[in-house]
Amino acid sequence: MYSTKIRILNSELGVLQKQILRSAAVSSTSIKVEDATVPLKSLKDIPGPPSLPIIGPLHNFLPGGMFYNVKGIELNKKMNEMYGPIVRLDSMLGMNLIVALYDAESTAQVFRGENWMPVRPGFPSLEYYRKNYKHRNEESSKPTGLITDHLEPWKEFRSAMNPVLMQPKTIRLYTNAIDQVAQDMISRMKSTRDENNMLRGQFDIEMNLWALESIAVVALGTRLNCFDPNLAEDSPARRLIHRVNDFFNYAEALDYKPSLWKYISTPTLKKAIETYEDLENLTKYFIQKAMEELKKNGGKSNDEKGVLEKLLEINEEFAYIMAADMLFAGVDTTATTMMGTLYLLAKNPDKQQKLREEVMSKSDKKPYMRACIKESMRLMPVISGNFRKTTKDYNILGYHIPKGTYVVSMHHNMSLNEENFPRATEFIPERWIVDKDDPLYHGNAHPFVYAPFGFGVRMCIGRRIAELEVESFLARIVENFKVEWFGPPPKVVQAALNYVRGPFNYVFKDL
Ligand code: HEM
Repeated sequence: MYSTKIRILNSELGVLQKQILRSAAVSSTSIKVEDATVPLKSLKDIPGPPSLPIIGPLHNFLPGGMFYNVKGIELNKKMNEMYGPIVRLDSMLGMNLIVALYDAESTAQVFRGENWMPVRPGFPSLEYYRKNYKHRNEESSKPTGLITDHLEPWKEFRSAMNPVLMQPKTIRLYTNAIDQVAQDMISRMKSTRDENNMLRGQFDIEMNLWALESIAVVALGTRLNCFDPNLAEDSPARRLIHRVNDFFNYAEALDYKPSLWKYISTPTLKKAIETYEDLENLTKYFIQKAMEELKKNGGKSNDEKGVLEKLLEINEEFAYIMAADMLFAGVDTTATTMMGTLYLLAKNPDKQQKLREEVMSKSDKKPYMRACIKESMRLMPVISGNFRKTTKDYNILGYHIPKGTYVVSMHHNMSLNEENFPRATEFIPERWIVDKDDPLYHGNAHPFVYAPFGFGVRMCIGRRIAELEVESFLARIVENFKVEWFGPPPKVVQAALNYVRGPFNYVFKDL
């Protein structure tokens, strides 16, 4: 029985390349503000919820406020309906002012304009730890990782990582290992079902354990044995599981809620730093163990070398950093995608059966599987909006967006808009595979309305791994169970990610 709650921060290469090429081919659409033919309106003129001194628009979200208790996708929908395609959310209690875009063409303008060296605001407390605490006596240009670096250091690091993590051949090496994790998870699910065919453990924790076990195979080159109920409390694997959990809770408390840690060293900051440090040490411990194994089994050809081996060849320090980022970004994301996909398939038994037939056919190509995952990420994406901090000025819909503004593209809202996807709120995987002349054809939508893995050169580097994990597990699930759901839909809470918080009314019946 696991008492931990793991909270961590997901087709093809052709599509990815097309996106990168498309963005590279289009020159920056930023504008010299002084060149605008009509005077631009200012940031302050952008419509948005009214603001008060110091607390900003906070009162709108408190009891009596117009957005009180309106959350997640409903909140974004309401803001879009009230204020239009561009909305300003003023700074609240020291947090940054945000410009939200609900318009695909405006998104294209900013995201293409920023695609050379995009800055994505992320997790300031982790950034503080990595840049100011851990490296306080070292040169500030030293890379700290994809999640926390920006501009040149990010570019240097990402350029070194891309050939390893985005290389289909390398990721394919994990097919069997990831499938073995999926099979072990199926055994666990079978043995922990109750008399109603529901899992005894809390479902989100179960999915996080599966995701952690899967990503550890790639990041640390080892099985953590997360599914072993006898795993000792003080074992490094158990400690890693706990730390990954704590890590996300602290990052959430420090980065997504008003907090004084930027001004004084709060008790939460101290505990977070302890966690970040411990997590880093545990990551190193596993990698060093893997290095010893690799030395023993040396002599592999380049084609046989996995992610960790290739990262270690580049630079040992890079391998530690990247492994930590994979653990950080690769657990909740895949777990949440899995929960959403299972819910949608349970609610659409005909689609589930179609997927099962494809899986049972044992065909190498699985277009329906991919379509189901894409459609699930359209309806229930892990992240509703993609962020950039602008590195230049823009003219967006007649407003001057100055350099340094936090802009978020609300792709989830755009994906649920009938103008972009017909029958937008229905789960129709077919839209991803039908011909161009079919009205449902996904390609009729503007390319910037659907971006669950982000965009361009800063797009999710774990995408291929995530797809492999989700496809493998989903195949094993539909092969073994008929998935059903009862009662109201699960609650989705928007924080750093869109967490599925239950109720977890999944039923897994034997076929
Ligand atoms: C279905 C699962 C996942 C989803 C939906 C997802 C989504 C995203 C998104 C939206 C971004 C931001 C991209 C942007 O700013 O344009 C991102 C970045 C990132 N993701 Fe994922 N992700 C997933 C799984 C993973 C996995 C398994 C890993 C582990 C390798 C991972 C590692 C990362 C990293 C390191 C970044 C930062 C990349 C950079 O800034 O260069 N993600 N992800």
